Amino acid sequence: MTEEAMEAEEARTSGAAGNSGMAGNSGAAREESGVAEAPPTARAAAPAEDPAEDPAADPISLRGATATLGGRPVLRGIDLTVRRGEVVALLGANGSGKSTAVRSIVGQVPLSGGELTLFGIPRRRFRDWARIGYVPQRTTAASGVPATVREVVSAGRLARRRFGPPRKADRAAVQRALELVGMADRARDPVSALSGGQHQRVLIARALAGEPELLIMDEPMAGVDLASQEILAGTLREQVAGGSTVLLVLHELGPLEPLIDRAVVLRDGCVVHDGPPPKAVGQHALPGHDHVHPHAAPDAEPIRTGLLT
Ligand SMILES: Nc1ncnc2c1ncn2[C@@H]1O[C@H](COP(=O)(O)OP(=O)(O)OP(=O)(O)O)[C@@H](O)[C@H]1O
Repeated sequence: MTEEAMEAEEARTSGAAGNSGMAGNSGAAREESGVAEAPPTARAAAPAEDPAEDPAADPISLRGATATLGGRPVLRGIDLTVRRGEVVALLGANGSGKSTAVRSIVGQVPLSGGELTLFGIPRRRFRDWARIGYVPQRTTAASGVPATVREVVSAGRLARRRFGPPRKADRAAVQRALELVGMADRARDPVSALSGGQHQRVLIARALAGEPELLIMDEPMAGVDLASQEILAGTLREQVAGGSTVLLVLHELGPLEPLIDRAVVLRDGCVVHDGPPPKAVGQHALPGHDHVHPHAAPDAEPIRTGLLT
């Protein structure tokens, strides 16, 4: 087992990675539950600055990353760099390893080999999860625990808070996040009363409430109607204008296309393209691969994504 793998295993069993206070989702332990579990305050409030940090270091640098799930190699030597202020799309067919790659970045999947640094700090030493907002692949904000939209979004602020009740700045950040995704008028509603697309907007607001420097979103547009997609694209535009760095897992660029600086395409756990976003990606792309969205209705038309084969 590599040092990275041991670190992840230790984190998994001790709850460190899962409860490290990651803005938005706060890691593995809370991915499914959404809001129910708060990170231990001591960890969330731990001093995070690394004196050795290079301010120009890339937010994400993955080198030769390998990962195995269920006995099968899923990442087979991936290099992925996301520079400050960049918006990078991670593309690829179903099962190519996109989610696994981002889950390894946020500490939910152990790497079996390779190197990962976050803001120039080796993953095993990185503690400052408040700098990273993560929106997992489509999940629900409801967790069986009654919670309002505002409460869910407030959970994304926990990593930024010190001991004690929310301060004015915390409340303002939550309100701003709600407004950014167009959910301020639903703040008092129970999340159980939301549609799928609205859930997604709430989860994105939860990540934004932490005011992360790096935003990682796994298929943020999945199952979101066109009107909501436009709202989310506008939200992202604002984040990018404010200097945020963004890594997006996408099936097609869609309304986000104008924002994307670079695309990395995975195939079978390997990088097959790293450069300008492929123009052909989309519903009318080159003939080739039929990409069926995992959450699509059984009779849904496959999306043809020529460069994603
Ligand atoms: N927990 C797991 N155990 C075993 N295999 C897994 C697990 N999670 C994912 N896999 C496998 O790893 C491979 C990559 O999955 P991953 O979810 O990373 O792909 P993806 O590119 O995000 O796909 P999609 O576009 O369908 O979301 C798939 O073959 C998948 O079946």
